[in-house]
Amino acid sequence: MNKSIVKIEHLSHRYSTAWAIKDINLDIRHKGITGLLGSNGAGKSTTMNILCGVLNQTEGSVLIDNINLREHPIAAKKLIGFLPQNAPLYLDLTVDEYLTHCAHMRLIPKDRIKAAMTEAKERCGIAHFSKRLLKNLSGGYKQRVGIAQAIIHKPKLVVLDEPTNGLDPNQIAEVRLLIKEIGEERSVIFSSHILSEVQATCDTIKMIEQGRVVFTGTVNDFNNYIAPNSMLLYFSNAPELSALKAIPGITGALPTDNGWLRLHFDAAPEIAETVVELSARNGWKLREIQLERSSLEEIFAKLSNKVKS
Ligand SMILES: Nc1ncnc2c1ncn2[C@@H]1O[C@H](COP(=O)(O)OP(=O)(O)OP(=O)(O)O)[C@@H](O)[C@H]1O
Repeated sequence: MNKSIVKIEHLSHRYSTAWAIKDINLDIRHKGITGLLGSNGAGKSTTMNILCGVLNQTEGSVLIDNINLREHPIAAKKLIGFLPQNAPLYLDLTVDEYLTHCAHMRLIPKDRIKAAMTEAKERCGIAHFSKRLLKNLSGGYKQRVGIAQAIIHKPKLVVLDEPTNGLDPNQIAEVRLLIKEIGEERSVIFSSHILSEVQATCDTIKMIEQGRVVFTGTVNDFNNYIAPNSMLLYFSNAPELSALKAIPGITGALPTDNGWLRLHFDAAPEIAETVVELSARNGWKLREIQLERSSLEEIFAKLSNKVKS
């Protein structure tokens, strides 16, 4: 039995002659939050639109909970809630009118609609705006209504295309929290080109660049994608640089402006343990040690360049 809520195999799409995505393979679990990361134009929206049955792929297949989306679109789409990049809101409707319309579209039985709306509104913190026209809501609240329509039928999978785009920092924090709550009981996929966003919200990262998957793994795997090759040390009784350079695996030692020493190494990061041991043995009085990790931007740039090289 396939444990994935989404299984994408050899997915490719071209709008005209150029391929927007090429041979994408993804597996997404039943619970948790997956971040689809990628620069502008990388292919995130194309992938999401195909995944939600809005766009027919040129090649490849999409299974939603083992149901082939192309062969059984209605059954598969019942399992999905989708907030596209531009929320599909009717601005002249009130929140209640709009969500009632969405509930009908989602074929929720008439006697269940009120309860479904109440639950979705409470979840998204918009119950107090039930009678407000959508055009009179702030950007953050419009986005919450967009998320409410995506969860009103309690789908197993919620797909959100750049849900925090255009929001102010407070609204971003609120929407992130909401996404986290939704991800506790179902699978959420959301796209973003903002690294810190994906980092703060997701368990798993899938990164697409130029239509290809260049990374898949946990947030931790992403942060450690480039192994560190330098460390900063502060000694009270610093040794001669030559003593440090003589340690096997150390390729360089340089003082920094603020009294620290930077060691470069080509060995495993565990080389730090050797330095600590030598310091204790030789009375160098090591007070602090820090491995220097690559910034997220450096990792992003390295992964972006992977498809270009
Ligand atoms: N309707 C379309 N017709 C032709 N080309 C398109 C169309 N939609 C997207 N593309 C192209 O397909 C590629 C992938 O676009 P897509 O919108 O999927 O990327 P994205 O990662 O979502 O980008 P963004 O973050 O800017 O929304 C881009 O080169 C884009 O120009």
